[in-house]
Amino acid sequence: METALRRPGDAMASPGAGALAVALDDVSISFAIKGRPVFKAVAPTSLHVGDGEFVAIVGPTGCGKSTLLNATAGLLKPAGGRVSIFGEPLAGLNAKAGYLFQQDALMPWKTALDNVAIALEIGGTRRAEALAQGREWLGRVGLARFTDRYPHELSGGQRKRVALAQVLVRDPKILLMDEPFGPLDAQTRQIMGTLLLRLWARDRKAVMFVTHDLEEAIALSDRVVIMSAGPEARIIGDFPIDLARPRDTADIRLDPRFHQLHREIWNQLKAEVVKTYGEEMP
Ligand SMILES: Nc1ncnc2c1ncn2[C@@H]1O[C@H](COP(=O)(O)OP(=O)(O)OP(=O)(O)O)[C@@H](O)[C@H]1O
Repeated sequence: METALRRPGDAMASPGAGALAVALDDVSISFAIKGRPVFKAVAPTSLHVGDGEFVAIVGPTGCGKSTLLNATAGLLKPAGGRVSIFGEPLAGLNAKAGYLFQQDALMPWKTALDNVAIALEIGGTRRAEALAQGREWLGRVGLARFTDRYPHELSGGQRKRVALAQVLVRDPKILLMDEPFGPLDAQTRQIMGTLLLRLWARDRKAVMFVTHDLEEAIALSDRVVIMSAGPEARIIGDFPIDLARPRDTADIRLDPRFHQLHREIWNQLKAEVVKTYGEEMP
């Protein structure tokens, strides 16, 4: 099936249609490595994410998904093109975004509560207020009874919940998530996905969610975009996900429409994965 690439200025099909939270226009990213030719990781490519829209980015390993996210976070300066956040050109770090990586950044010497509260304290919030909000957020992620635990006393899924609370307590308008549930087992990933959707539904932040797991991408998002194999990767597919919300990320996988979407998207994604792995692919 042919997919129409959403181009700058196109109407967004999301609930939060209208305002653009993130606009990457003709963005290209290169890495200069000493003694080697410049590596052109991302060719000029465009991606728009509406305010309140949940967009998943999938693509073969090493294609440039994290690189695109890093450019949106302001951690990387593109070689060309424009990054705009809520209509303003991005200069320096993206202060409107919260970032959740595959490896959480919890401080091992601090309790779950202190790990969440510190995210506010470094922004100038007074300790009593930061602790109160930290408690509230740990409750929202189902850890009300674990506030005094240290990270090594928590399971992988529980640590991930603390990390999620640590990001959300700051109320960022944009969530940048880079394979956040990657290290978790399949069952815990689905539980985390459902939790994320429940929290997201409260105030619908714009989300860019990088994953190598197409099922996870479809279960969570409003749109799935596909990146081509690198180098000079770009976005080559853009699929609206018209599954009803609210969703349970486990149950939704049994929906016939889910399977239809999976087939359509995999058809295009597979060609890129094959390019990356060449003849190793079955
Ligand atoms: N700091 C860097 N210096 C040089 N090359 C880099 C750097 N960061 C990334 N790259 C290269 O850019 C390309 C894209 O990397 P990136 O991490 O964005 O891929 P990805 O799609 O997120 O991969 P994965 O799915 O395996 O996590 C890769 O070829 C990688 O080797």
